[in-house]
Amino acid sequence: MKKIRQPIIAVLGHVDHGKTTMLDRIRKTNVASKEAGGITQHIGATEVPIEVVKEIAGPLLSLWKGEIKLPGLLFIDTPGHEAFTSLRARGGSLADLAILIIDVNEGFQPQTIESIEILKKYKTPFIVAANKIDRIKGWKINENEPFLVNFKKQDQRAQQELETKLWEVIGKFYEMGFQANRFDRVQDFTKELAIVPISAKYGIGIAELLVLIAGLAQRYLEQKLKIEVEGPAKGTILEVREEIGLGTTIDVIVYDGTLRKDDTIVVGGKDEAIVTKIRALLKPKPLDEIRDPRFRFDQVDEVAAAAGIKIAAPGLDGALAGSPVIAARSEEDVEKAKQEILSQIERIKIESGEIGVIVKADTLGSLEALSKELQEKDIPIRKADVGDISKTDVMEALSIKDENEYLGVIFGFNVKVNEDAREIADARGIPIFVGNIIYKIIEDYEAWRKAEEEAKKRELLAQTKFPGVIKLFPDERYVFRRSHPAIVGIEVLEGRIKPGYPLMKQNGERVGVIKSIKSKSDFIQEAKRGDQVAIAIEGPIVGRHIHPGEMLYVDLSRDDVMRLVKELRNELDETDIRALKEIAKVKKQKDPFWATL
Ligand SMILES: Nc1nc2c(ncn2[C@@H]2O[C@H](COP(=O)(O)OP(=O)(O)OP(=O)(O)O)[C@@H](O)[C@H]2O)c(=O)[nH]1
Repeated sequence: MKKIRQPIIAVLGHVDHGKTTMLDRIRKTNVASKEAGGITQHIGATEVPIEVVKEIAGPLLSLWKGEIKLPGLLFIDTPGHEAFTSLRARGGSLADLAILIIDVNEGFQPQTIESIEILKKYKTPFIVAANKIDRIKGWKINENEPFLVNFKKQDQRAQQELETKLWEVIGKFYEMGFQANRFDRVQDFTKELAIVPISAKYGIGIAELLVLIAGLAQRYLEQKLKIEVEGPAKGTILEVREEIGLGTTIDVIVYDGTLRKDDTIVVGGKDEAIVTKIRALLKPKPLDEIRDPRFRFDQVDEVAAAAGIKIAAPGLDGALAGSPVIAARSEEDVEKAKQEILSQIERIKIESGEIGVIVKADTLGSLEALSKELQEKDIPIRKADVGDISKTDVMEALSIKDENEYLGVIFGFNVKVNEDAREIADARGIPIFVGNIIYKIIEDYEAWRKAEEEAKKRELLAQTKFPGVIKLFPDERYVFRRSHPAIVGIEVLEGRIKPGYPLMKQNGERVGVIKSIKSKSDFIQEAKRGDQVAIAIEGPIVGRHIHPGEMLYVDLSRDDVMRLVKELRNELDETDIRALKEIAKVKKQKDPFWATL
C-alpha cells in the first residue's frame, strides 16, 4: 500500500539568527492546539500533524488550493547546516525541504551563504524565514499572530523599514542566482523563493511558515513522498548514544517503509556494515509523564516513515552518525543491504595513497560534503575519514609535506584536534584548518597557501641574481677612480644590475663585485636597461683588468639560472631574457651546461 509520508524538514541559518527559537516555537504550538491532536515528539524530530497546521492556519488555508493529503510535517530537531550535510539519504540530503532562517536586521552572513550553497548543491527546495521582525523600530508585537494580520497593524514607518530590509535580502538572493519575493507576492513557487517575515520569539508569522511549507511539500514533492508503507525501513542515523540500562543506542530518522520490532537491521559502521537484531524500538514519553528520568521511553512494536526512533540493539558501538540504516527481513535482504552500505562508505572514505591533504569530519555526510568541495577546487586528497584529528593524521601530513609543502595540511569539519596532535603539528609546522563552515575552512587554507607562496617567492628573489649586461663609457672622463674600488660610469645595455652582483668579462673571466650603484647623487639598489649610472666595483684596476668602452656581464651561477628559468620565469621581462642569452654565450665557452639553455 502506498501512502504519502510527512516531509522531513531541516532548519538552516547563520549562528544566532534564531534556528533553535523557531523550532521551540513550532514545538510549542502544541499547547495552543491540544484538541487538534497536538504535536508529537519523536526521537530527534518533532511532528506537526496536519490538523495542527490547519488550525493554526485558519483563514490562511485559502492559500492552499486542492485537497490536503499530507499527514503532517516532521521537523528535524537538530538545527544547522552541519546537521543538514551530515544527514544523508540515498546520496541526497535526508531533508526533503528546508527553512533557511535569516535575521532580517543582520542580513546575509557567512553561514547563510554556506547554507544556500549547500541547499543548491543538494537541490533541496526551501523557503526563507526572515526572522526578528519584532526588532524593527516601533514594531507592534502581538504574539502568535499571522504575519499578514500583524503587518497591517504596523505604522507606515515600520512597514517601510521591513520592506527595505526585505529588499536587501532579495537583492542578495539575486546575486546568488535566486529570484526571491515576500511570500504573498510570489506568482510561481517553482520559480521564486518565498520569504516569510517572522518573529520566532513571539510566534508572529509561524502560521504562514507552516502553511507554506506544507503547501510546497504537497504540491511539488508528492511523488517523492509517496512510499511503500509496508516495505522494509530505510533511515539515517542522527546520533549514536549511550543510554543507562540500554547500552549503545542509535537515534534514527526513518524515511521509508516500516520498521518492526523483530527486524534485522544493517547499519553503517566506521569500516564495516554492522548486522544486528533489534532489541527495542523506543520513542520518548510525553514530557508530563516522565517521573523517573531512567524511564524516559516507551516501547513500540513498529514505526512507519517518516519518524524519529531510538533503536536499542547489540553491537552498535561502532555505528556511525550520518550513515544509513536498512531493515532486512530475509538473508538476501541482509546481503543486499550490506553491499549498499559498504559501497556508500567506500565511496565517501578515501584512502588514495597519493600526494594530497588529510580530511577529517564528524560524520560520513559532512566528510563527503567537504571532500567534494576540495575536489572541486582541485585540491588532491590522500585520506578522508571520520573522527577527530589524531597524531597519526599529523604524522601522515608530515610525510606529505616532504613531497609537497602545500599539501602537508589537515582539514577538519566539526572535529576536535587531539592534544598530542596539536603539539606535534605546532612543533613541525603542519597547518590544521578546522571549523564548521566548509567554505571558510577552504578559504583559510587558500589564504595560508597564498601567503606561503608569496613569502617563498620573496625569499627566492632575494637569493637569485638576475641577468645584466653593461658597458663602460668609452671616455676616460667617466673613470672616477681606478681601484679599491674602481668607480666608473656605465650604461645598462640589457637586463639589470644590483649591488652584490659579480661581473665578468666577455671571455668569462671574473673581474669583481658591484659594491654600490649611484645615480646622480643617490645610491640606488637597482639599475635597469637604459640607465646611466656610476658603479663601484671591488676587485679590478681600470686600465689593467677592465677598460673604458668594455662590456661586462653579470656572472650568474647555474643555480641562479635554474631558479630563473623554473620558478621565477614570470619575473623576467624581454630585456632580462636578452641579457640571459648574452650571458649564456659568454659562459658556454667554458661550461657546456650553458649551451643547453
Ligand atoms: N527579538 C528577537 N530575538 C530573537 C528572535 N529569534 C531569536 N531571537 C534571539 O536570538 C538569539 C539566538 O537565537 P537562537 O534561536 O539561539 O539562534 P540559533 O540560530 O539557534 O543559534 P545557534 O543554535 O547558536 O546557531 C537568542 O537570544 C534568541 O532569544 C526573534 O524573533 N526576535
